[in-house]
Order: sequence, then C-alpha cells, then structure tokens
Amino acid sequence: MVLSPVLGKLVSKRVVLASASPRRQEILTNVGLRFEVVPSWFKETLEKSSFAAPYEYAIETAKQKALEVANRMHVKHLRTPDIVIGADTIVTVDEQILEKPVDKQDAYRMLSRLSGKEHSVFTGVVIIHCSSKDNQLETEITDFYEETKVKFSDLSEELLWEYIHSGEPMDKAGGYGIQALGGMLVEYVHGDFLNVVGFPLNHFCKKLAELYCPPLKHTIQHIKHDSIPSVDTFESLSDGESESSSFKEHKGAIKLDSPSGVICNSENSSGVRTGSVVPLENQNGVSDSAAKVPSKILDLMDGFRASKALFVASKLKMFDHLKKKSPLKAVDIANEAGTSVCGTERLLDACTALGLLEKTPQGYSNTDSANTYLASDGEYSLHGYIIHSNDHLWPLFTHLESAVKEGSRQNHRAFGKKTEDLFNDYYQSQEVKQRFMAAMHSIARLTARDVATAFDLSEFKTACDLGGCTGALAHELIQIYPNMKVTVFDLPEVIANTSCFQPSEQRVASVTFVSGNFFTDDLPEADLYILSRVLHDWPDEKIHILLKKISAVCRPGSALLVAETVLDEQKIHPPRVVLQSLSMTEGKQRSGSEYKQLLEKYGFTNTQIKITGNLLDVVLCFKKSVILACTEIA
Ligand SMILES: Cc1cn([C@@H]2O[C@H](COP(=O)(O)OP(=O)(O)OP(=O)(O)O)[C@@H](O)[C@H]2O)c(=O)[nH]c1=O
Repeated sequence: MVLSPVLGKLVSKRVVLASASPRRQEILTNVGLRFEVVPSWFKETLEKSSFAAPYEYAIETAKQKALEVANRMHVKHLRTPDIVIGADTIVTVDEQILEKPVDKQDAYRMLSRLSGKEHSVFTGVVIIHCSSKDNQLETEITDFYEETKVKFSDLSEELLWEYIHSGEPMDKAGGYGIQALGGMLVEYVHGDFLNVVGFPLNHFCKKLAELYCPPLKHTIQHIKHDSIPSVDTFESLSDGESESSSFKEHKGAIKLDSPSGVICNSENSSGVRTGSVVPLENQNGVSDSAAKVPSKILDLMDGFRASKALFVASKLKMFDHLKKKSPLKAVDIANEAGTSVCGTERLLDACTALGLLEKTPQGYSNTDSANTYLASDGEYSLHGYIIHSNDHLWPLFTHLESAVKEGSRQNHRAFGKKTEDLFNDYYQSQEVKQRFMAAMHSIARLTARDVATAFDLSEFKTACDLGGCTGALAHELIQIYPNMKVTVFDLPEVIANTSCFQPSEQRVASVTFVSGNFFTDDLPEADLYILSRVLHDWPDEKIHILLKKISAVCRPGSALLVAETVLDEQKIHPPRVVLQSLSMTEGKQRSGSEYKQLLEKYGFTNTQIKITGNLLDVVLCFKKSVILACTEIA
C-alpha cells in the first residue's frame, strides 16, 4: 500500500526508475512505490558551461538519462514503460559543479573545497510519460529541480582522509553521503534532506499531485500547508471509521482559527467530503500529534479488513458488474449480486475508500486499476488469485498462531484435511482445480513480460517450461522471441484443463503442451529450461531430484531460468514474500546468494540475477561446459 494517494496513482502503471543510485531506489521503495530499475547508460558528459544555471545542467542530465532508458526499452526490449523517472544530483560551490569524484585525490579536492563553507545541492528530476503510437515512442516530459543548502564544518586533514579512506565518497556527488558517515561533516541543512541524499521526494509528490490531482479550490481555502501541497491528496488512507479520521496525518504547519484540534470538513466541487485534521497542541504549545500517529501500525492492524473487503467484492463479482455498466447505484448492484442493499452499500463505500472504486452522485464506477486487475476478464486479471487467497489462504492464516506454535502448515485445522489429501483435492474437484489454475494464470500473465525480457533469450531456439501450467509465460516468450519453440510440461490433470486459458490469435503452433511429472518422467529436450514459481514450493529432497534431472538433460551451454521472488540477503525484503512464508509450505523463499549456491551444486554457473520490480525476479544460469567441469575436477 502506498501512503500517499498521489503515489497511488502510479500503482497500476509500469514505472521505471532510470537510476542505478541505491539511495533513489530506497527512497521510492520506502514510500511503497512499485517500479522497475533500469539504470541509464547515458554518460554524464554535457558541457557544463553551456548552461546558464547549475540546475539547468542537472535537469538536462536527468532528462537524457531517462530518455535513454525510455528509448532503449521501447526499441530494444519492446516494452514501452508508462513512466520513466530520471534524476541527477550535483553539488555547487563557488560557481563550480561537483559530481562524483573519479578517485581519492578528486574526492580530496572536492571535500577540501566544501570544508567550512555553505554549498548547494541540486537534484534535477524528470518524469517522462511514454506511449507508443505507430510503433514510435511518444513522450511527455515534466521536470523540476530542488535546491538544498548544506554547510560543512571546518574539516581537518586527518578527518578528511579518514573519511575518504572509508570509501563512502566515491559514488556520491560532491564526494559525501549526508545519510551516512558524511553526516558528521555537516553543520546545518536548509531545505529537503532527501534532496541531498539524491531524490526530492516531497517536491516529486507535489509534481505528481499537479499532474494527477489538480487542486480543489474549496479545500485549499481552509488549510495552509508549509511543505505539503495544499490539496487533499496527502491524507493518509484511513479505514473510514469515525475515530480513525483523527489519525489523518498532515505534516507541515496547518493554521486554522480554532486553537485546539478540530476536524474540518468541507465539500469540494465534486461533492466529495474532505476531512483535514488540525493537530492538537501539547502543553508547550508544540504540535506533536503527527509524531504520535503510528500510521504504519494502524495500517497493519486494519489490513485484514481491507483484504477481506477486496476478497468479498471480487467474489460477489462487483467489479465485473461495474465493468459492464457504470455508474451503478448500490441498489442496482445488490440486485445483480443478490445481496442486501445496506451491506452492499457499505462494501462499495469501503472499496471506494480503498481506492478501488470511484463514487459520484450518479453511483459507483470501477477505477482503471479495477477494470484491469479486478474484473475477472481484465487484461491482467488477478481475480483467480484473489479468490484463491480468500478460499485457501485466508483460512490458513486464521490458524497462524497454531502454525507458529507447531511449526507446521495448518491444512488439518483450516480444511479438516491433511496436506496430501488436500493436494489430491486439487486434482479431483474440477472447480477447485480450475480456480487454482486461474490463480496461477493471473500471476503468470502479470509477470510474464518481465520474466521473458529480464535477459536476452534470443539465442535459445527451444525452451521447456517445467510446471508451466496454462502456458501464459510460454505465449509471452514466443511473442518476444518469434523463433523460439516452447514446450509446457505439467501434470496430465493440468494439461487437460489448459484450453480455456489459451489466447485466441497467437501462433499457437509454437507452444506445445506435454503431460508428465517432472519428478518421475523424462523431461522434453530443450536449450533453455524454465522453473517459474516452482522451487519455493518444494522441500530440499524434491528440489534435489528435480535439479539433478534438469542438470542431467542439459547440454553444456544450455541454460536454466528460474523465476521467483529473490529475497534480499537478510531475507526480510520484499515483505510480501516474507509474509508468504508464514503459510508454512514445505519449501522456502531464497536470497540471491542462496539461489546461486543451490544452482552451482547442480553444475550451473554464470548465474545472473535480475530484480525486476515485478512480483517475480529472474535468475539465469548456464550448464558448465564439459571442459570446465573436467578442469575443476582435476
Ligand atoms: C550529496 C549526496 C549525494 N549522494 C548520491 O550521489 C549520487 C549522485 O550522482 P548521480 O549522477 O545523480 O546518480 P548516480 O548514483 O550516478 O545514479 P544514476 O541515476 O544512475 O546516474 C546519487 O547516487 C546520490 O544518491 C548521496 O548518496 N548522498 C549525498 O549526501
């Protein structure tokens, strides 16, 4: 969930951050933005003297970085992003622009120049909206910059060199990192701290607000914000309960006539009520309510309500009704769904509060995201996965306490069945089987493009997707690599039910479905084997059997592509996947180095990992050549 509804506007878009800077990635990740990282290849070599002001140089560099990525993705990867974000940070002192030092001497020159003085840090940012018309890339560019003033203390030679030897200055503009050791050098900062770190988040959100949510005049009259824009788009998403509205957070000063905390409601031009909270003051007259709002904890506390509201609205096909016809009143939807009017109205309001629907005096309508992801026929429908989450995962999670106490999956408590019996159920009940396959199909459709293009796979003429289910990834592969033939290998019960998931107008002949059990049957021949969302599900013994078999059939030079979410080395990110582990399958989620180690054990080398920013990351490795293997044994 993104805290700001403004950032929420980007949730359904393919957003690309054209930057290798880990700081920028972290700043945007921390606010819940989902994006893919594609570092720019643009060399920062623009002629500085040709710019009238330093910020113009920063903006132009940011623009060139982002345009290079937008073009490359459009032309080379055949993937036009919706939005590309680029940034460039520079430090200016005595009218000189300082970028990243090239070596330690250069860092010394920069830092000794900054010693004892105030300097400016400028970050230029561009937001490029991309579209493809007649195969041509079209762009709309928005840019801005932010300046922050920073003053350094007098730095002794000793401190300076100690800092340089720490290695920190090398990848940072001006040769310092204010967020880490470099913070020790700083006497004061005037302006946005994150701008110095590399990304002016506040200004960025304001720009998005301008782009996506133009200010509503009525609301502005009542509120004056210092550092947060004067629109109602920065209120944290509340759960709609009356007491929770007092937790709506407004950073910055809010000046109102009333001296104590009050909630002001106003009607904006579209008749939507907007509430804004004036912080209560403490005894010293200092506003401290913002500091006390545990928004994150409140979100976690209430998360289950939001999930269940989504599940029920999906199960009752409300998004489907609204996709067919809108706006609709609660009573019309209740009639269609066979539900109570008052219950339906509450559910629709909850979905509106969650940003899934829009509400006007004429009735409710789907948002674009709801049409795309929630309607069961949406282009990237998650309907199947949502129903699976409701019917299968929700009951399991209600027994989480027992799962933690006993260290085992709770199928017996949740469904009255042992894991093996439940597993067999999938292949006995047609309805459960179809639902499970629809769930897998949803995720595969949503991730297929990123999995297929994470690496250039054009050298492989044949691929075999082991456990490839409905063939969603296979179809994406043949779209991108027209010369590739893909075999989807899965259990007979699965293969027998794939027909309803097939695209109508594709070169179906390039995809072949073969039934079999990858633990016991011979694997089809291929140059590239694919295991997408397979490894995390199985215990080590089973993985051993599978990887040994794949390794045995792989010719030297053949490759294995694993699509899974790759955890960070601490195994706490991304939280979605860490939480998935709580369902206690016998398998486990792995970090990049764990995948590398595992694959090496079975003779796969040259492991490359691509974090896609989508739900699945991609690991590509190659079967060791025979000569290499002999040398190593020798
Ligand atoms: C002053 C300061 C800068 N930085 C980093 O300096 C790099 C600037 O270089 P850039 O050219 O704008 O970006 P990059 O790192 O080369 O990435 P890219 O966007 O791919 O060009 C960015 O990393 C910033 O975080 C800090 O981490 N802390 C600080 O206090």
